[in-house]
Amino acid sequence: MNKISNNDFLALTRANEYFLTPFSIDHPQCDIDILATGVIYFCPKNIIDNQRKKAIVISCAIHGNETAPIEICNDIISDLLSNNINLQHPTLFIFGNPPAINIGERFVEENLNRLFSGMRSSDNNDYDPTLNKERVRAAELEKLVTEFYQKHPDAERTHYDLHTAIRDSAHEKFAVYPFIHGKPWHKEQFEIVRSMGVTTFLLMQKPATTFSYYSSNIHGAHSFTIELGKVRPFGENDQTKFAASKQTIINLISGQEVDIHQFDASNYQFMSVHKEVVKHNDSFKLTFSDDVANFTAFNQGDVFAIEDDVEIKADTNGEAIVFPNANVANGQRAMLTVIPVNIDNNLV
Ligand SMILES: O=C(O)CCC(=O)N[C@@H](CCC(=O)O)C(=O)O
Ligand SMILES: [Zn+2]
Repeated sequence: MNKISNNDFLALTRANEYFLTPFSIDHPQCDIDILATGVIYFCPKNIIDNQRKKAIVISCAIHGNETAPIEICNDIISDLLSNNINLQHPTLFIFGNPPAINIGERFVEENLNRLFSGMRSSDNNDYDPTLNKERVRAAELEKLVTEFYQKHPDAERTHYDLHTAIRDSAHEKFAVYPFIHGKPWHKEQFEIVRSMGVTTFLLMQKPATTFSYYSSNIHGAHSFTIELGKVRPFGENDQTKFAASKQTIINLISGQEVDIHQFDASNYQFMSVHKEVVKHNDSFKLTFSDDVANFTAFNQGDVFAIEDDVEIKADTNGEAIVFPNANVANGQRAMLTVIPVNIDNNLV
């Protein structure tokens, strides 16, 4: 019989940063399989027949230095292993980038959250999936997520990819709703994410190479990138700020539903992505300092960034910045700008 020492899956993951031989754990209520390093699958032995079936993916540490979500997931995994949570839905927990956790950095060689589907699609012939370990890991995670959803073909698919942001934010918590190709946005999902303490949503307008777009687009999952606060080292996260998010995840996996009738658009800030600013070369620079927070609004004509002496300006009053970062690799997104949007006519 295999066990995880102290029910500490994070410690096991960190001690085996690139590889762990799969194994199973005996448990009175659940089937538990460690599928790869950082990836653990729980399935209730008895799924109640009349219960709505969901297959839930909870991922974190796609960026290694975003520690608060890692602590949340490790606590929940520990409670599941010690049979303190009454699991009702098959759930896959993922620590995305263990080597990056170990060095306390966003990534080792390449940003893992730019390596999903699009980067590997047939129209990207230059993509070498073996170039570095992050590319190999992206492919491994895609395979494990695919197998997980296939194991539960009649379940509703969901994926909550938990992050923390580099900058302060005018909205401390916020979520990215990946591009859903004109399909309606889901009130119930908004309510689930709101119960995590998130009321601000960025509605993406085009495909991306992120994990959440991958599970949304390839697997039809209700999928979100969720920013729960600011990046801090292990031990420096104020747990009270994450209590609602953690409790929501516990409620989700233990079958407690949100009340969709509570949905009221006035509880939310919906933002549409207006610009995706891509850095093309090393001349790219932002015009504002590192302490300017996400969602700071600019006025029409204000300059956000300069590249090759070309100014990138706000088109409209109130255009706000999200994820500005001049240190990204050339060819990658260096900033989004967002504007408020009304989505009443495309909701279910
Ligand atoms: O604070 C930042 O600049 C980045 C925080 C972060 O990692 N955000 C995700 C968002 C992914 C998405 O667009 O769905 C990322 O940049 O990968
Ligand atoms: Zn992140």
